[in-house]
Amino acid sequence: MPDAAPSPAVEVTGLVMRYGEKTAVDHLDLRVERGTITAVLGPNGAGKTTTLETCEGYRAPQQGTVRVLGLDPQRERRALLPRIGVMLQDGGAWSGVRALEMLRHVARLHAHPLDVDALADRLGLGDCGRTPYRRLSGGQQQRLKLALALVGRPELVFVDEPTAGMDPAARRTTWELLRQLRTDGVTVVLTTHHMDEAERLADLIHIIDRGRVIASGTPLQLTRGGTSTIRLVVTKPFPVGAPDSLQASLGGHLEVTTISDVSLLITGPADSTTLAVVSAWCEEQRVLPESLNLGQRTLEDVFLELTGRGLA
Ligand SMILES: Nc1ncnc2c1ncn2[C@@H]1O[C@H](COP(=O)(O)OP(=O)(O)OP(=O)(O)O)[C@@H](O)[C@H]1O
Repeated sequence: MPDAAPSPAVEVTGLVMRYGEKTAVDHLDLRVERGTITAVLGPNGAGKTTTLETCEGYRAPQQGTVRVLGLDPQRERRALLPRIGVMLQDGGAWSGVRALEMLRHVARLHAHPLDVDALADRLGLGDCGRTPYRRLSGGQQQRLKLALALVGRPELVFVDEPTAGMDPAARRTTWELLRQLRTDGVTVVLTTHHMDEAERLADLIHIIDRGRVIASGTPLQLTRGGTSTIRLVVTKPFPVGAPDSLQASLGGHLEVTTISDVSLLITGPADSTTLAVVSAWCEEQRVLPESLNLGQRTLEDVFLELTGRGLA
């Protein structure tokens, strides 16, 4: 008989988490397949950190179930911990310890750690190995936190905004490292506010807003394979009824979304004729375009359409 399919790396079902009156996570379902890079995106306060902290075993689910590598992160924490790596956003408790000492210490806690020097070199930490954590630059601290999450050879790693504060070269190295992990069969769960990072790295993206997953798919599925968009930004607020009037001028095959009182997004099969229609409409409405751009629909556009808010 064939082996039963392995459980997903992460399976969250009907998770509810509240802080007092505030519902941070609202019946959230989320599944991460093994061996993938999965990005969890959402505006500030969407519930990403709360969800991931529950998967990491730092918080008990108030309602619903969470399974990580088939285990309950609360009841089976001891079995799970050596198999996962967690890159947290803050690492203040370590402030006086030198970078390499810290890495060696964490390596010793694991049965089969990676080679510390090779990992430090790979992440460009060789030169600052003797520097105390608090004296490292923001980007160096990020690299060290990533190294700490990886040194125990986890099967699954949670990385929270891994490239925040990194310079472009360090970002690229980090992306390569995360791709290499996937090649080695490691599952990566990533949160990021950088859309290009999610688009380049992730096999699957889950967009969370107000404690729920509101869209899931590959980057291509979410951007509908490069549908066009036009972004219109004007110098003063649109007159009342402007989106409806523009929609009428454009016809039903294009969709007008209000981003702010000076900014609209037009999605669909847009081309240079569409630009001419928008431009003529601006003249008719006596609004002056500050910018009018035709481009491919990006994840950020998807985000704005879905949440009406930016990502940062
Ligand atoms: N310890 C806490 N006490 C009270 N409210 C909290 C606490 N932690 C989070 N919240 C609230 O729960 C909601 C979800 O927060 P969470 O940190 O999970 O969001 P997030 O998506 O990770 O946001 P960000 O992108 O800003 O990190 C927010 O409204 C936040 O203010």
